[in-house]
Amino acid sequence: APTTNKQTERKINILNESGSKFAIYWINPQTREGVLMTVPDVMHGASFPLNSFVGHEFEVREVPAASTGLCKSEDQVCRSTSFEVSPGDEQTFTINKHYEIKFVDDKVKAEEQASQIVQDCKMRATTKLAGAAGDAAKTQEAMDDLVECVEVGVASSLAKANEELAFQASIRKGMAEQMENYTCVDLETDTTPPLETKRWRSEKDKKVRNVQILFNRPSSKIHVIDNFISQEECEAMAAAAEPRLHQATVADGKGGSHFSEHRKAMQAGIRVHWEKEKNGDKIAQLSRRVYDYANFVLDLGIEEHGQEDLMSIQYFGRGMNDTAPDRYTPHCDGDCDGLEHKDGTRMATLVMYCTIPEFGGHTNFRNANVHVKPKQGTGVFFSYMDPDSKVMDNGFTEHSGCPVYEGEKKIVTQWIRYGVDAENPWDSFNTLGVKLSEVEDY
Ligand SMILES: O=C(O)CCC(=O)C(=O)O
Ligand SMILES: [Fe+2]
Repeated sequence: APTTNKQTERKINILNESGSKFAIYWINPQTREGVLMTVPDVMHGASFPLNSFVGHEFEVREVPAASTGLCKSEDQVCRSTSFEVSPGDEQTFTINKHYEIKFVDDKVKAEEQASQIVQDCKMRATTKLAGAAGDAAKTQEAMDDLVECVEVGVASSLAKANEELAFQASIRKGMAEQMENYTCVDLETDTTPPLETKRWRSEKDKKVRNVQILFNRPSSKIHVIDNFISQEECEAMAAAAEPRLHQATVADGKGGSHFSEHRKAMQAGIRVHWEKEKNGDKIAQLSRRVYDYANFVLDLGIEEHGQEDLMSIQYFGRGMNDTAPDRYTPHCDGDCDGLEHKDGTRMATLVMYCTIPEFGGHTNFRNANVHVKPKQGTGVFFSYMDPDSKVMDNGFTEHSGCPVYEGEKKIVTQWIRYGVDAENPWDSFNTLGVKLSEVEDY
């Protein structure tokens, strides 16, 4: 079973509307004893924010008034109540004067909103129905009216929520853009702590590898896999790349390509000789492991046929004062527009670190707040398509190869496509995912 090394954190808020002071205790699950969380006590009208975890229990206890030494209930017995932190977001617990708890979270809010829309529409429909007095056509009209009313209400509240989301995303992306330069030059920055660690057992080499899950959304996953590529596999890739290394280019969107400061590195594509796989060819073995891992995570039955070549990418450091260092500025490897996947286009990447530079060359996912410090042999897998809905990532997997200042950085990258096979190889699709043979003027 996967091991989770982190409890699920939740920020909660406790509101005092009880009419008197109370204290909040955390209930230790082992001893069942209360641990006081609130010094001083929480006054009537005040709220108390708490960083807690799902499943944690709390008790709220009324505090006697200093002047009388008595509690405010009718029989003057100090009242108390308890609650448990639930999985929802934005949880607020309000304690009223009967010591009842009103619980609100994002789900409850949504339900309240929905019920409000339905109630309003129902009132209108009820009036109309009364007027219809059994007339079939008028009854139908009232029904249609009800449906339309709900539709308009739901649509407008969804539109509002989407607008808020887009606004939040634009703020977050703006902040991430500013952070990129600092994150990349901060050479002390270590790999982001994992949300979860797992193990992956390869059927081919029978090895078990540790996997750190750094980001985990349906359309956007980032994994770091220990010892993914061996020294021999790195050497085989470097040897194959050596005679064909050339300055990397970027697509210009018009079918051509050119050199760019955004992608300053040397590279060479390496064809996999699958016919040599059974003879233990290092490059074929490595490539097989890439697809096996992608299938382990995404379960899409990706095949090697029709995929892009493995890519050897090499960055050379020219010192800390280099104003145009080798690097790969923030980009998405495939589409990251939150739209549906286009047939034959990329949906996952495996970057494998072979040679680690002395300074620089980290891999940074600025929009996900995820940073990877390269380690010899480590693989970074990231996917940018929801394997169920086929909806693309919306920017979380945007990433950069930070500037390399000292030493060399050599990586092997496989860009993985979905919808390609032997008959429909990657280069038979244009960048819009349209088969070139289906384009009229091709
Ligand atoms: O150099 C890196 O760390 C990132 C490389 C990269 O973005 C890619 O190969 O697509
Ligand atoms: Fe990339």
